[in-house]
Amino acid sequence: MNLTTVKEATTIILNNSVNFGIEEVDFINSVGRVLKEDIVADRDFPPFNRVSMDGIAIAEEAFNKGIRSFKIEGIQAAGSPQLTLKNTNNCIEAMTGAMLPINSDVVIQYELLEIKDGFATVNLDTVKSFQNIHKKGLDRKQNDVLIPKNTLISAAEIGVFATVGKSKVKVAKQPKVIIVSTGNELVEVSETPAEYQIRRSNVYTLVSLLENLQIKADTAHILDDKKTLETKIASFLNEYDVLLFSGAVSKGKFDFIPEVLDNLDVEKLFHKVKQRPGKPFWFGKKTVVERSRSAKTVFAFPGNPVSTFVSCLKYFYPWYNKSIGLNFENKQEAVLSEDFYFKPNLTYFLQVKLQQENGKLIATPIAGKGSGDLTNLVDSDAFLELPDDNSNFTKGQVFPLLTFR
Ligand SMILES: Nc1nc2c(c(=O)[nH]1)N[C@H]1C(S)=C(S)[C@@H](COP(=O)(O)OP(=O)(O)OC[C@H]3O[C@@H](n4cnc5c(N)ncnc54)[C@H](O)[C@@H]3O)O[C@H]1N2
Ligand code: MOO
Ligand SMILES: [Mg+2]
Repeated sequence: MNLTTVKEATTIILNNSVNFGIEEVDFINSVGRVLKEDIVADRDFPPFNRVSMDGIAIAEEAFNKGIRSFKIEGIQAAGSPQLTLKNTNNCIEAMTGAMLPINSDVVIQYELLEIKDGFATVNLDTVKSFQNIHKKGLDRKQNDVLIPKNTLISAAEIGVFATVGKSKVKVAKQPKVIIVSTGNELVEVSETPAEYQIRRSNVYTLVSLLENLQIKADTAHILDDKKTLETKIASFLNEYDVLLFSGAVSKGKFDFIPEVLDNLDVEKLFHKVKQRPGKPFWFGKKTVVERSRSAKTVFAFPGNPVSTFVSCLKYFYPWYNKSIGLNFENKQEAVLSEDFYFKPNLTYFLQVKLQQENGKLIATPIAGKGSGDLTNLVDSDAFLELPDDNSNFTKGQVFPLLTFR
């Protein structure tokens, strides 16, 4: 059987990204979201010639004439309207953050002054025009684009929103996501499993992986019953933009997900990828007739916990980034720390521990007991993506990396 390669799967997934539109949020709640408008300077930055050292403001001309003792005319504080130096042989005490007084063009800091009897005296040979003055418009000019749209918002952007008075910002709308586990063997976290049962863990792993993307997903669990699956998934397809499944996509007698999705007219875009773990991964979409609504996207990850985990990182993350307009390409790489052998003709996502050495990321394999071994993930930091066209991977070779810490 012809499996879809990892590269083909990635291309198909990226070609099926979905635009979820735009919403407005309070700027303070926008970290981690993607900006959907240009943020423009409402005034020059700085907006006035800003004194940048506490001291005195003088006219350079007076200094050049040989004056070294300046009569103090007043104090220019930050937060006060601009004063005028009336006699240009005098000075005004001026504070950091204040407007530079009219007729002055040099600021000398207090450390270089002696103040006595209303006079400030300096013992300097030279001064420079506009020294200790942060000139109006030096950083940015009014109407300059300070932050272009499609920027991922961090604390740096929050400060700029605040400074230009953007209390609300337009951001990419989040899709409505539901994460669904299936399986009669699964019980809730709070329950004590019988001998033949386990607790449902994949759902919570996925919830956390999506929280990294600021997505608050709903969750559900469905037993291995075709009718129930059909009814519930039909309603989820109505209500949600994205459905993430874990389990029931392989060859088992109770692996109903592909069949049920097919019955519900979800178009299969591929099933089974040339990779380990995660080979039985199923991906599809349902086109929606109403024009106002976008397509429904279904990621049905294989049930083994490491398969679900790595497939979400490898496929859901870039699909989501593309959907919200983030031109994010994962360029992370690491150096393999020891020889590694993997025979099957599949892309192998090797669990690794990372270390920095001489500015490089070194990846050491952390052998687990296969894709059912979720405990091994806690000893790892990332997956190293070993290509399917080779079996012998040698120490020192560099490979793409999917990190999760
Ligand atoms: N005859 C074949 N058998 C299997 C194949 C195959 O190609 N031929 N592929 C294997 C691979 S690879 C994987 S991965 C799994 C995928 O299985 P499913 O997607 O069908 O998932 P399930 O059968 O429902 O469960 C597999 C395994 O994972 C556990 N599981 C499922 N959901 C959860 C959850 N939410 N939390 C924790 N653990 C979960 C489940 O109990 C099973 O142990 O199939 C292989 N078989
Ligand atoms: O794809 Mo499965 O995830 O190898 O165990
Ligand atoms: Mg199965």
